[in-house]
Amino acid sequence: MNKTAPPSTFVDLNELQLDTALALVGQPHMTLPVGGGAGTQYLQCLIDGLCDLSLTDPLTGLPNRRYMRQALDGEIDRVSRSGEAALLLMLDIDHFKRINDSHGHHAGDQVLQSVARTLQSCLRPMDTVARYGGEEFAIILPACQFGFGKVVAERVRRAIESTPIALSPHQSVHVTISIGGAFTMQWIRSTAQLWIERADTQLYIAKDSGRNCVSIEEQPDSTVSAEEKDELLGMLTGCFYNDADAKTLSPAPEHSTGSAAH
Ligand SMILES: Nc1nc2c(ncn2[C@@H]2O[C@H](COP(=O)(O)OP(=O)(O)OP(=O)(O)O)[C@@H](O)[C@H]2O)c(=O)[nH]1
Repeated sequence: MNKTAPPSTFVDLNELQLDTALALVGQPHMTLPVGGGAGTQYLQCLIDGLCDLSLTDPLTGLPNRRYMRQALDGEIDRVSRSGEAALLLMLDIDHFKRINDSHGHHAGDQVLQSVARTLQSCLRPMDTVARYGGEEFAIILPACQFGFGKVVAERVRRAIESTPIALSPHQSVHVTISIGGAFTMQWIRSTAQLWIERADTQLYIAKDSGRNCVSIEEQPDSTVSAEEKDELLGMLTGCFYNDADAKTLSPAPEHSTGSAAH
């Protein structure tokens, strides 16, 4: 389908391509293939299809970087409300350029597709695997305990290392990945950008350490103990109840939970 001749007939939405969808939407007086409610439904499906396309990496079928940014924002929101830890892993295939150089670009694509499948197969349904760009992937693991981060990342690393990738009936290759990880800052509103940068820093450390290994950031010192939470909540409650006209705040107690209240 070329861009200058927009399609005028019904397009199978399972076959929808970005160019086709844009051409359809771009028609000034677009006549829908079916009338009435069915027409509206078709238009809605078209819009949904476009949204899917804009959030999906065409090579691997994984969510793309744009989707991941949205998912990260959502996760930061959830963690800042619940205080539950979440882990972001950034993964990069080691020496991927050599695959392209020695086996060709098509083989490189096959490797990316295989890595995507392996990543999906070794994670929970609630986790998000995305292709972040080139040969870099990202995994968001909600509700992941601090002590468990390294275990999960190692499991992922081993899964990739041990999975042969068939390039043809007679030839297969193995690849390895380096992984960097960072947990969300609990009880602190952060940004997706900062979270990615922290995980990326760990990825560089893993690459520098010889590749095919994992580096997870030390647990950030932002956790709030049960006692601190009680004090914090008590302090806030005291403020509102002690201050009848709600114009001045009570002084903070000497054992202030400054770090927790950021
Ligand atoms: N086949 C294929 N190659 C890609 C794609 N996207 C990026 N690349 C290639 O990925 C390679 C990345 O190479 P580098 O950034 O040097 O990284 P590397 O060789 O993996 O080395 P390290 O990351 O340092 O271990 C480049 O050759 C890109 O052309 C793609 O969609 N398909």
